[in-house]
Amino acid sequence: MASLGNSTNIFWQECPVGKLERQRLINQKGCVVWITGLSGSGKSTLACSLSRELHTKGKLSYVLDGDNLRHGLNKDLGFKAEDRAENIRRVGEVAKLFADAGLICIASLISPYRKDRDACRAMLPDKNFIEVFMNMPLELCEARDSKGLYKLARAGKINGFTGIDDPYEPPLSCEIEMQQKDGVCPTPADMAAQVVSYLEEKGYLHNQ
Ligand SMILES: Nc1ncnc2c1ncn2[C@@H]1O[C@H](COP(=O)(O)OS(=O)(=O)O)[C@@H](OP(=O)(O)O)[C@H]1O
Ligand SMILES: Nc1ncnc2c1ncn2[C@@H]1O[C@H](COP(=O)(O)OP(=O)(O)O)[C@@H](O)[C@H]1O
Repeated sequence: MASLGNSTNIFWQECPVGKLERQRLINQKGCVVWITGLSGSGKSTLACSLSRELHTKGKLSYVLDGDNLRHGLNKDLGFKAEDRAENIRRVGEVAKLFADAGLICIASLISPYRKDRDACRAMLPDKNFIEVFMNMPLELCEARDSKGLYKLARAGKINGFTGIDDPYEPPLSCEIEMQQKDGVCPTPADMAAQVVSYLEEKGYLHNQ
């Protein structure tokens, strides 16, 4: 039974085809890989590389990218804390549906607030929420500045930019952490391989 919101007189409808049957059909287990980190930390790059790697292995995945969803589902939302919270909540709900469909759902959003990410984790049954922290220094993200947004934020032309004049709360405990080693960032392929190994080890890539 799903929890009720503001609506009344609504009823949960069970469908005879369930998650276990769908998972058996595609020989994998649904879950959410939630990638969090600063703008420019490599979230989208990892999401795409991971999705490609899974596809090559014959596993179905789908990427929910914060930037992309803000063009549609979340186009009414801005970047103040309440809007970010609603953004994360909606994407969490959509990710939960994809996981229930049996897919490996890769959500890639800054998701700066711990409580918003933890609320998404709490939505997922059976620990099927795998948090990946892109722990890259602000200096690296800012040096990349692939969209020129840090430059605008430093010039005061964007207010409330994460890492500059808006907070980012790193996870206290996450399943996977990506970091530079000796000042070198792992390649996207290496990072994707690390996530794939985790999924293998935890049994998400098979249905036994
Ligand atoms: N003020 C501010 N702060 C942070 N980011 C900003 C801002 N304004 C625009 N952008 C662009 O929006 C992208 C982040 O969207 P998200 O939905 O992932 O953000 S959040 O999770 O709701 O915080 C982010 O994309 P990424 O660079 O891929 O992270 C930016 O391109
Ligand atoms: N592992 C990496 N090694 C080198 N460059 C990277 C890596 N990951 C991402 N980049 C580059 O950094 C920039 C930002 O990456 P992106 O995936 O868009 O970050 P985010 O989605 O977190 O904003 C892009 O130009 C991308 O090519």
